[in-house]
Amino acid sequence: MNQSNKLSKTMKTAKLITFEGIDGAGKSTHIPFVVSLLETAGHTVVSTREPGGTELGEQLRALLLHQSMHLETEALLMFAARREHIAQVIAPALERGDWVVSDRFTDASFAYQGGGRKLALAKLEALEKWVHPDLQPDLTLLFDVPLEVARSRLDAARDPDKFEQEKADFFANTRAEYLRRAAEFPARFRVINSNRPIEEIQAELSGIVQSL
Ligand SMILES: Nc1ncnc2c1ncn2[C@@H]1O[C@H](COP(=O)(O)OP(=O)(O)O)[C@@H](O)[C@H]1O
Ligand SMILES: Cc1cn([C@H]2C[C@H](O)[C@@H](COP(=O)(O)OP(=O)(O)O)O2)c(=O)[nH]c1=O
Repeated sequence: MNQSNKLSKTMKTAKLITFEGIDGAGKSTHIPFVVSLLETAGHTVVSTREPGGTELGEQLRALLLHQSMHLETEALLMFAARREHIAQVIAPALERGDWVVSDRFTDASFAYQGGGRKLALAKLEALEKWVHPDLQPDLTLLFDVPLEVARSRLDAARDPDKFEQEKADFFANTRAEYLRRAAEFPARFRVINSNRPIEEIQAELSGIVQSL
């Protein structure tokens, strides 16, 4: 949690860490590793994901990943799932003093719906202000790879969902918006070069987690 005078003392010690990147960048591969580092350091960790993380959110995820819909419907459902996720999972965990690791959060809406699909960023900013005016990640790990590397990893790994079937220019715009946000919010973003052996990435992640 960042600076909100409404936050309790416990909440200030707990942290929200988000993982971001285009599909196939490798972020999900590293979540269990970071969670175990945090647990070894003595934290209780809630590991969750978006869209999803709640019963309702997982139902919305199934729609979002497989059903075509109007761009604004997609953005609204992402934030509806997020509202539920914050109410049921993220805020209570931080309130207890637990750390939260989320596989994607609002930066993904800016990158995919804003960058990829070209929804006006002002609309996403309005939704962000509505849904979580006082909450921002403490740390956002952005896993960055060239598009062709991400694509070849995906092709080898799984059947594509709705987003993963998008063309190269969609992911070029998604990646560009992620990198633009990383430059806009340098205090919380760390850009990880994910086009390296997993062990090298883990060594960098260990250093980052230690510095928390
Ligand atoms: N650094 C890496 N080098 C090679 N392959 C990787 C690397 N990181 C992840 N992968 C592989 O790429 C695929 C996609 O990784 P995943 O973590 O699911 O990506 P994301 O969650 O970013 O979509 C998986 O098969 C994974 O094993
Ligand atoms: C959270 C979020 C995700 N997404 C997209 C990005 C991904 O393509 C997709 C699902 O997330 P992802 O974490 O990539 O799931 P998986 O690795 O299991 O495929 O949802 C958005 O478009 N906007 C959002 O706000």
